[in-house]
Amino acid sequence: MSIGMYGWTPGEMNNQSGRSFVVTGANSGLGAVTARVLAEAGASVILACRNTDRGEAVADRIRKSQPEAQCEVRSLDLADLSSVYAFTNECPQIDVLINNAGVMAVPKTRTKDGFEMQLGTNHLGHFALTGLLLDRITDRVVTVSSGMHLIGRVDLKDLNWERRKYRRWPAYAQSKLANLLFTYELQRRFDAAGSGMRAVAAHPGYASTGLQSHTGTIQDRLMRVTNKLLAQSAEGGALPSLYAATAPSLPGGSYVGPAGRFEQRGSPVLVRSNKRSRDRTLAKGLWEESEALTGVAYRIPADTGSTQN
Ligand SMILES: NC(=O)c1ccc[n+]([C@@H]2O[C@H](COP(=O)([O-])OP(=O)(O)OC[C@H]3O[C@@H](n4cnc5c(N)ncnc54)[C@H](O)[C@@H]3O)[C@@H](O)[C@H]2O)c1
Repeated sequence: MSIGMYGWTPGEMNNQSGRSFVVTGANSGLGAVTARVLAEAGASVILACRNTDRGEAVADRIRKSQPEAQCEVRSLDLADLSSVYAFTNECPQIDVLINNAGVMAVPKTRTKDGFEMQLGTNHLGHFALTGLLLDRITDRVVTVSSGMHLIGRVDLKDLNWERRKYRRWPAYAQSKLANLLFTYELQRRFDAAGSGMRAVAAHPGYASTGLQSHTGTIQDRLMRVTNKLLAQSAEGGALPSLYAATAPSLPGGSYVGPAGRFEQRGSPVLVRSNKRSRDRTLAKGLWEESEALTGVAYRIPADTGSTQN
């Protein structure tokens, strides 16, 4: 594994025995690496996967490298709220939820509940999942955003691209900006409720994964070439998520990304997101719309202490 070349390594992570995690989208890419590294560090990990066969293949590989690993695959389709409900109904108490799953720049399609696919999967599915699990999370919620939030605009009057002409990259950017608005608003709500919980965000920089292979358009084929030339491995890309999920004294509301700004890789450090992501009015509006669209009303538990390890 090539992780050692990136500075901070999971070897510096505290032993995660006794800690439990849910990782969404753990059947490939960054999520599969995140689940594996956490399980190797002794954590108990639920791989929340739309494709459970692929999830089982990842879990088998983890068990092969670490026979004592505690990992379990459960079905979760973020593009279907009934699946989110079914998952949360069966989910035990956990320390950390990692909202990692995502789709990027897909053609215009809708989730089972009629949401635009990228907003529906990347933001609304995770919004519902987090809200329904909140009273069973003891430490923190990590949400994976992207440098693409920089070009994102959240249109509260047309979140689901019903009035605007659909454009797949702006739709991805909107969903990734929503991930950050959600994280910062969740932290404000934790603070207001006197909760010790933390909401943090991470972005991987640029990593070669299955994310860039959706439609077979020229753009996607070009990305396959740039992946080979410029992207880091999924191991490198998972470092910010791993750090965000395990660093004991990481403050709530943090955004973690790779140190190298230009080369989009390197040791995980605190990074700044743009001004729009910190717009409190926009965040509140998105929160209210998200509650209305998903039907999930948040109740922030006041007294959950953060279980630092
Ligand atoms: N790879 C990069 O360069 C990069 C850059 C910035 C941000 N990200 C973010 O990293 C995260 C992980 O992406 P990745 O690069 O590992 O790509 P990936 O395609 O390998 O992984 C995405 C995962 O999400 C899962 N997923 C998609 N739709 C789902 C649904 N409806 N329900 C449940 N799971 C679903 C997929 O099955 C897959 O396991 C995403 O949130 C992505 O936006 C990646």
